[in-house]
Amino acid sequence: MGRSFDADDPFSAVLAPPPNETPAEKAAREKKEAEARRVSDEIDDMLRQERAALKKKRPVRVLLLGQSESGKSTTLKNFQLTYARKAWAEERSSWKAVVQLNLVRNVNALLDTISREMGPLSPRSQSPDSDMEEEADSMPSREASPGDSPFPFTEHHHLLKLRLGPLRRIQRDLEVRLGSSATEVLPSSAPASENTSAAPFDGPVPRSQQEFYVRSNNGWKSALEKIRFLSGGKSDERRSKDFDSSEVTEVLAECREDMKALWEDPVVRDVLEKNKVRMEESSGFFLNDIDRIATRDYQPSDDDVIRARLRTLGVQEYRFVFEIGRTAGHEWLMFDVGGARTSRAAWVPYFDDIDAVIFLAPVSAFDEKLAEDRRVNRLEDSYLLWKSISGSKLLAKTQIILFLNKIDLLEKKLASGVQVRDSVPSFGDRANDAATVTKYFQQHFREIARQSNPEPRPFFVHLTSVVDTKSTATTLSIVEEGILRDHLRRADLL
Ligand SMILES: Nc1nc2c(ncn2[C@@H]2O[C@H](COP(=O)(O)OP(=O)(O)OP(=O)(O)O)[C@@H](O)[C@H]2O)c(=O)[nH]1
Ligand SMILES: [Mg+2]
Repeated sequence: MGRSFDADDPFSAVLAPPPNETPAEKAAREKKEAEARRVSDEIDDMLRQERAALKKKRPVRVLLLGQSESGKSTTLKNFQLTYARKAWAEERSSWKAVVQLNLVRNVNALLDTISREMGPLSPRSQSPDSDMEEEADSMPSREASPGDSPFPFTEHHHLLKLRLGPLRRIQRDLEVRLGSSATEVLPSSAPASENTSAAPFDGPVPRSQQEFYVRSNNGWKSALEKIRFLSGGKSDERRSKDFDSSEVTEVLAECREDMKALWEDPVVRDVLEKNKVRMEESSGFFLNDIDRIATRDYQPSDDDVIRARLRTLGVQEYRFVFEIGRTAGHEWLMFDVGGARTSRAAWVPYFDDIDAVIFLAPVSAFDEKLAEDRRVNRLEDSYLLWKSISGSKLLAKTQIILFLNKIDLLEKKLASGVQVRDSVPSFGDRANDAATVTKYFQQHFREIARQSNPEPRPFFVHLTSVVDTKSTATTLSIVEEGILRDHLRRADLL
């Protein structure tokens, strides 16, 4: 049987049968041809494997975006807790100081609130070494004189305040040790003259914001390691002279009953209610866990670590090798950013070559103002930011997943009687329940995306409470699959 010449097949040209071939010659030629094809197939196979290995080697890259306190770092922790448990378990105990600081801040915030309503101390209850003088500095100037207060404070309240005085120093020491991430953004940190915008990366970056182009490879570890070094160091020289983590634990254990008495006090609760202070909604809230945390052998639980608040500075990079799930053995590279307006200029270099963006909008914040700019409503800021991210040309081909977060807090807020229309007039007379409110907000985000996307893109949205690790694990498995699918598709295009 003659062999036809195929111009597209190089083997066909090289091995075209000579005219008048004998059967023996034909057999020899066919053997040679078969061998050449086997080698060629083998090379193809090797190339395919190499490409697959390369694809596997290239980490899945995810960028977490959203305003400050939207839950980005908490989402990242959920990824680690669900998919990289070994690294999670190794880090868990380092969070102890952060949880302790969060609790101390809660108690000091309580003391600040009641101090504004209390008269000055009676001379009888003052002690020379108390921290009251310093405490007064951090308080607003309005101090009621005795009998002025509409609340029935007693000597007991003054005594509690006095006995909890050492917590001021503990807070300060822990903040110094943990570094800037331990302190929250203050309105004064964004100068009024600077007029911060929701998406400063859309235009030229103001000089004063350029310091935020910091790239850290170890994320929150840098803060946690400072504490670990001090509490774990064996030699005394390595310990700081003015800081000892066991002293923090000791002071907290000694203050346990007083902290509880303060938090459970009916007059204190009344002051909080009248001042519309909802401690339970604040970041890093641990006042309901005093019994467990203020002990000499306290060790953080998974839940404590999830709820612990440590502000993100700059852009932090985390590498996890997933242990379970569809991407087991695969490396994920996640970028967690600081969400305050003054930090956003640093985001844009990370828009390049990203598989997916997870954008968090804390919907419970519809009646709150930005910490860095008290003139701006937090939901309004999320809308502006979402518009800018959706409209970014750099992200035009990137999958964007929206988390409408803090649904648990939204439900609590609505149940307590807060009316959405008071802060969001366009909400009108719709029913003030969580289902209607989330649907309304969701439609708004969808519409903004539709109008801003440079090219059509699916709208992926999840209603989340990322402090709930169980429901978040379910959400993340859906997200993981979607991101992976896009990642592999992109790798194929490379
Ligand atoms: N109740 C509740 N608290 C949440 C939820 N998501 C986050 N938090 C808490 O809100 C606080 C802020 O969350 P983070 O994850 O630190 O916020 P972030 O977006 O990383 O903030 P920056 O680092 O400042 O940009 C933490 O104390 C979290 O525990 C939620 O869905 N429900
Ligand atoms: Mg963060």
